[in-house]
Amino acid sequence: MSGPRVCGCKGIRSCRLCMATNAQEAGPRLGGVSRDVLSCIHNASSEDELPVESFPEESQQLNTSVHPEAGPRLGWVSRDVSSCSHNASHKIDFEGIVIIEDFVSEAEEADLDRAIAGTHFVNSQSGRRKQDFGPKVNFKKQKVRTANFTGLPSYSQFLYQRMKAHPHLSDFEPVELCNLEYCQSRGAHIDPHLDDDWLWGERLVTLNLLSDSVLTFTLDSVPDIEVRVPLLRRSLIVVAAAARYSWKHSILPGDVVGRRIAMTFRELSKEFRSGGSRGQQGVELLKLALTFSGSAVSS
Ligand SMILES: O=C(O)CCC(=O)C(=O)O
Ligand SMILES: [Fe+2]
Repeated sequence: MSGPRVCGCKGIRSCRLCMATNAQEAGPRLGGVSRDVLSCIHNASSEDELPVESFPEESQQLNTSVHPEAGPRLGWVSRDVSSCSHNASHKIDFEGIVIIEDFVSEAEEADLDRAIAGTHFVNSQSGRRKQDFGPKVNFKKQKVRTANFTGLPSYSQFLYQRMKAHPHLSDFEPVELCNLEYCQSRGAHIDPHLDDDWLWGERLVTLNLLSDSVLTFTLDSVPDIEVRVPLLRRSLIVVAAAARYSWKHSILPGDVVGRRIAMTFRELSKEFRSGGSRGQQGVELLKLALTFSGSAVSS
């Protein structure tokens, strides 16, 4: 691909708007995911998606739990693949997912959609559009600028308060909100990646709005395993521990059906917290963030 693009993609990234040939027409894979199914693909290339019921009892050993208040076993996660006949040599460590179903009501979802629509989106990579409420960061040069940051948006304040009431998030202090919009018509997706861990702390907290999707976790060292975590509409997902630091995550183009908005909140790393070498800057960022008087920072 050469010349200027009509979308936000750069380099090797692509979406439906900028691709000459559309290799993403494989169609949705979302159908295989339901509320009580652990979806584990043993061979990523063969679409060999097996519901948990089809594994023998002993292979359903999960080492990650969904918080009891989060409702039925849905959104976790993993099992000990060493006992699985498909691939006896793999032992995977996948932990760190918490899912809270129905974190917002349908009416609240509609209100959030309206509030978000009131702010301008900018084109981002791979067909996504985004709105950022956070400091401007140059991750390569490790520079953080607070100049244009005016805080998290007012419509997110009730979400923050609700998070604080949850045992897993009682000490969660977000300093950034990134709203990502994915539209099927744009082939929107996000390629496998690890989130930054210099500025951002352990917990990545995402509220999923408008449609169901799937977060796919992969390890570069074990290419034939995927862990597929359902992202149900109106649920909140927390990604931490090995799921955050060892596994890459992605949203496959086939897992975007219609339109989806992901509201991702991020907390500060240890370096930016009290006692860390950049603790003072962290205090300032947090103070700004929690004014809840922010408008989006254009990038
Ligand atoms: O859309 C999502 O749920 C994931 C977004 C993501 O991974 C990111 O913004 O880094
Ligand atoms: Fe991410």
